[in-house]
Amino acid sequence: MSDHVERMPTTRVPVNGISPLVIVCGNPFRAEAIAGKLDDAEEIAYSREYRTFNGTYKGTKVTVSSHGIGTPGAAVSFEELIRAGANVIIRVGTAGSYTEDLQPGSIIVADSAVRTDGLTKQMVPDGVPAVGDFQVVQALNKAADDKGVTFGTGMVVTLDAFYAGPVEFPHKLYKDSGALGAEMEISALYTIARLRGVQAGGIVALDGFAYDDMTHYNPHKDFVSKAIDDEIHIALEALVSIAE
Ligand SMILES: O=P(O)(O)O[C@H]1O[C@H](CO)[C@@H](O)[C@H]1O
Ligand SMILES: O=c1cc[nH]c(=O)[nH]1
Repeated sequence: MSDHVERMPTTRVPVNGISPLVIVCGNPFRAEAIAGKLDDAEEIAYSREYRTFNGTYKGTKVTVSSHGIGTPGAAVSFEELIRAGANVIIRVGTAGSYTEDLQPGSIIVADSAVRTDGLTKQMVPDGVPAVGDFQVVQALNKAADDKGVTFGTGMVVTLDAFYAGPVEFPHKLYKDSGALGAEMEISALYTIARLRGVQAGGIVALDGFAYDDMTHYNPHKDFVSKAIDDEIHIALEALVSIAE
């Protein structure tokens, strides 16, 4: 977009042109779908995998932005959104379940993430936990309760690799250590939010079991779409409750 607005270098998000309350998601098409639930939605930037909209939900100004797949690219999104004015960021994503108690189609509110990713290793020492903001996690729990969905609250694992090579994924290790599911960005969001002094939370819709053979991965089933729709609603309600 070639206007005279000051913009962040990679995401092209306008500096001071976003809401302090932000929803992020991997897929640019999901960002568009979330924007479709807002009043007066307007696309304000689209650069690489980063597509950003402003709009209002129940009278509260909200920004929605996509961050792509994986922590390095997502970290650029989180850093630039924070520099542009974000104070609260909620990731609305998908994940694979680790437990029969949370079947595909249900939801996890992530209070924390295991940092198996490479990005945060280059930012903070090993042993520093990736923890969500308590107020944001509580707001997500309350909104999920109010919505009446099946959900669990707990730890997710953030991985870099999606399709496995000859090295076995550490799914059993992390499942046995108490993780509820696996995804690819929350550790970066929580680490960066703590470093930069903003609040973050994450909610993920389960599209299968993380330890299944990914050659059968299909996130396009109706029950996944329904869970994504539910978590979008939950995240928007949580943001509004935090704004009150
Ligand atoms: O649905 P999103 O938000 O992209 O989240 C999950 O889906 C992608 C993998 O297919 C990874 O980004 C993972 O974290
Ligand atoms: O990273 C992801 C995202 C969705 N489903 C998975 O199994 N893994």
